[in-house]
Amino acid sequence: MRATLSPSFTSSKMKSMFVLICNIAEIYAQHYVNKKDKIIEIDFKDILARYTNDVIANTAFGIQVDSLTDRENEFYVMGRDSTNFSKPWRKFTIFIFQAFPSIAKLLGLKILPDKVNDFFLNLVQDTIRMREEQNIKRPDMLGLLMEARKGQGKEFQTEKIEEASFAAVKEHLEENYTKLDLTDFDIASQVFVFFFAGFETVSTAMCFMAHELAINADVQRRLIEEIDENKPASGAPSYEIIANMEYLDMVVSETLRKWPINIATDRVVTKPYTIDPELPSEQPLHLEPNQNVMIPIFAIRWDPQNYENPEKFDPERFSSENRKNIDPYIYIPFGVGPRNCIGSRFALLEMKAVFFYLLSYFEIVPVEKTNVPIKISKSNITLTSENGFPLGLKRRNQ
Ligand code: HEM
Repeated sequence: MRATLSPSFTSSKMKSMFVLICNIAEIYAQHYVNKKDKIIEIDFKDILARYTNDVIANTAFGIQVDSLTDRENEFYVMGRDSTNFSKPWRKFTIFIFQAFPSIAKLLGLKILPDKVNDFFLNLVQDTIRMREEQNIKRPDMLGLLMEARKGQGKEFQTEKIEEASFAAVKEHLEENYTKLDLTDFDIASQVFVFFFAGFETVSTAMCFMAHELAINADVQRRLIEEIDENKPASGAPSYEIIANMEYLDMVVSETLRKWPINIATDRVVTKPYTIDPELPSEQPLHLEPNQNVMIPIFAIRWDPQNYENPEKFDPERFSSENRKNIDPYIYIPFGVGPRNCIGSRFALLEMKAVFFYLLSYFEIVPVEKTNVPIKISKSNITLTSENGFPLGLKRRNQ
């Protein structure tokens, strides 16, 4: 399945999806351009969650929603519910799935309520039926999976990926593409994986970036300069323009370094292995098959042995001179190896597009309610702030 989904994120697919993403980013920026307030105070978590929602609806499910104006549209409400990880029962079931997967299966535990499952399944089934009847082909993830079950879509497999961001992980595309025996339910589940894996992660990462820009005025100023230098005289920026903006890439890379939304990842041991001690005080660590090994991404990033002054937001760590000194196993914003994040390129473009548009018109500024330093939520299983991300948008040149 993974080999079949990976072509969603090759350069040509990304370029088609980038056009869809830019349209949405522009709508969001324009929405605030029309407001009269000198400083527009907003919870960035709210607007960036809506933006991420609309991007996924469009590029994964192939439907258009405008969650800024139609604030309680069903797609947004269902999506918000499915990715709310602060509910105690949900946290508990996720823990059981992770720690004791066979018990979770035996008990028939479900992470999501039936009404959410049914909503997304019906939506996908209806869209598939409509596309089949009207012979519609669209460059989104649903379209790709529909092609995969007909044994089409393999041509994307051989396409080379142009790496447009330092943080993007390597993808292995050349093997194992197969015609998949997919039911509508399988397709709905896969499209939903994109929602589940890509909603909270991207929207929260963008919130942290907005917060860092607000409190690091010099970084924001330099980024705005780069945006102004690259802004086309008319129309949307091209994929290539965004991909070649070095400082934007440095700021995004540092955001993902300082604020790893997935604070840890894990692997199951498949064969016995011993980690030898490095210090005289340490013992060898024997790993046995089926044991679960946690990789503490957050702790690795905030360890001063790995990053000098780790609490400092410093995009210079990722300048072209400095990035070659970064050990990829200490950075791992999207994990590592054959089970790394499938959506890294997509996430990076989504982040870059919205900041390109917002900072074309506004500066992001701290407001009275902005927490400095951020208070990290203790009740969420992913990294986020306790009190949202209250910040201001101030029209530039005022
Ligand atoms: C800033 C945003 C994101 C971050 C920080 C992030 C981070 C991660 C990390 C750390 C992993 C675990 C990798 C490993 O253990 O090696 C992962 C897995 C995954 N991510 Fe992301 N992710 C992001 C956005 C997305 C998006 C937008 C999508 C889909 C469109 C996505 C889909 C997935 C999937 C499907 C997996 C599981 C891969 C597998 O098990 O084969 N992620 N992500």
